Amino acid sequence: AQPWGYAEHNGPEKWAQNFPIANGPRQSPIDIIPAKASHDPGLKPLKLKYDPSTCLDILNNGHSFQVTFADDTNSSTLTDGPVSGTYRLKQFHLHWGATDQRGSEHTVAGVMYPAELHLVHWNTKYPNFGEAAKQPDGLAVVGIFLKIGDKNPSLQKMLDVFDVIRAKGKQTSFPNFDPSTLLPDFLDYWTYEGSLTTPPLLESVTWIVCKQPIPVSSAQMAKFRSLLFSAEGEAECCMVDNYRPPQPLKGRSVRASFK
Ligand SMILES: NS(=O)(=O)c1ccc(C(=O)NCc2c(F)c(F)c(F)c(F)c2F)cc1
Ligand SMILES: [Zn+2]
Repeated sequence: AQPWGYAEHNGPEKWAQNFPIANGPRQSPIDIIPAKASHDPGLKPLKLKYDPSTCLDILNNGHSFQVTFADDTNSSTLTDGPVSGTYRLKQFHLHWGATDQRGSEHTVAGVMYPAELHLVHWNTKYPNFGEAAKQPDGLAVVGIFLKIGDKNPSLQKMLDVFDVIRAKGKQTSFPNFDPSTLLPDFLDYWTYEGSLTTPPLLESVTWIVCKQPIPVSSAQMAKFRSLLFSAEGEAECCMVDNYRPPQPLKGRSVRASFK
């Protein structure tokens, strides 16, 4: 089967051919309509505890760049918020557009941001990420919108190694990066039950989408677009528009942690 991607021939409109769950009841992303989200006073503040020493490497996996963490201990975790138990940070990655007018996966009352960061965590009640990914409460992903503004020194640390991971399959060590430097000042969030936004589109994700975006400069966005979907030796194909559009809500409720 042809591998999935974001092009006309293998993009989001074609994924259902190999992954029928693409038309399932709890697919992601969605359009978040703030007026329709219900404030849940029972929701706790998000508790994110990240240890930079667990940061391992940065990889171009042909769909995005991904920063991967050692997840053999509870050094970098998500607790509280909408979840019970302890979820371990596995990786974070980004989705972005070909222009500053698009690129995020979730939208807010139809508004697209130029990019969206995903911090991926798995429930430690399961033995590992792969097993957790098959469970309805297995994963928790924190989504953070990027908005054009000041240059972001934390994002710059990744951009500074992009020339080494320009092609699909390239990776390099990326020690001591602190992902808490990527978090907005306030962790107000919307939450709903959803899925992975790329194949295999497993319906195992508790989504936690932060209301407050973080800044990125237009020049930095341009540099994200210099990565390639293609491997060395293949026809060069710029990594842009690596986002899935919003999917039907199908009766799900979206809760807000704030009034
Ligand atoms: N955009 S997002 O919703 O935040 C998202 C997060 C993680 C993954 C992922 O890990 N894929 C590979 C992958 C799987 F999809 C598995 F189901 C699995 F078991 C793996 F081990 C694995 F690496 C895909 C999408
Ligand atoms: Zn993602």
